[in-house]
Amino acid sequence: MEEPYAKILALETFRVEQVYAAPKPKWTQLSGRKLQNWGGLPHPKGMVPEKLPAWLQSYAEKISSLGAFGGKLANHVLVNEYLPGQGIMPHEDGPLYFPTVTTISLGSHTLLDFYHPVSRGQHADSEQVPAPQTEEQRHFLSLLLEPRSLLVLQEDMYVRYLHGIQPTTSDTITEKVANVAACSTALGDELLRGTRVSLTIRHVPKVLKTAIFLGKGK
Ligand SMILES: O=C(O)CCC(=O)C(=O)O
Ligand SMILES: [Fe+2]
Repeated sequence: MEEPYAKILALETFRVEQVYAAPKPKWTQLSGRKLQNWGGLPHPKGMVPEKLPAWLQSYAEKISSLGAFGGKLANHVLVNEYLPGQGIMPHEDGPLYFPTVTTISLGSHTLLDFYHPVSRGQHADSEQVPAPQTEEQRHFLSLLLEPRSLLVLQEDMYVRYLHGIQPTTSDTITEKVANVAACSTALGDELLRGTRVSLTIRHVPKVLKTAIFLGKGK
């Protein structure tokens, strides 16, 4: 298998308490989990940008300075809170954020699972039309995201595969976990999930000028 383009870096000091302590949190609810949207609402026609709060701006700048966004500055952050047993369905991040997604994990670890898309690829060497694939059959790789890690996801891992998080309360480290050697865990370990807060930090290239919509005064 080709090596997926996923880099994981460590952040020494960032703790989940800093997210909860941030002023003016605007939590909303989606499929059970809580989330905060910062930077504006991404839209195919363009995002009306909103200034990031200073504590998020500093991380956006740090990650951007690693070159994660090809010299551009991250302008959008999604904060997700997952209680044990909560996850996110397999999905693609789509064109609005292409070509890079970066994620800081705080609090609990999680397993980020990668899936072949339903319709193509996974049975290229079979003469038969494959039977409908179960989610488990399409799941080919996971990454263990440890607290205070930064995941940088690009290329095939962004455009070809789906990613998701199982709604479970514990994770078993199997041979599908591709980065186990770089983690403080071993094959066969079972890790109990706690509450995880993730910050998905991205660059939305299509941005509109606020003045068009807001007009003057008031
Ligand atoms: O919480 C995570 O690590 C994944 C979040 C995610 O996939 C998304 O917001 O698109
Ligand atoms: Fe995603």
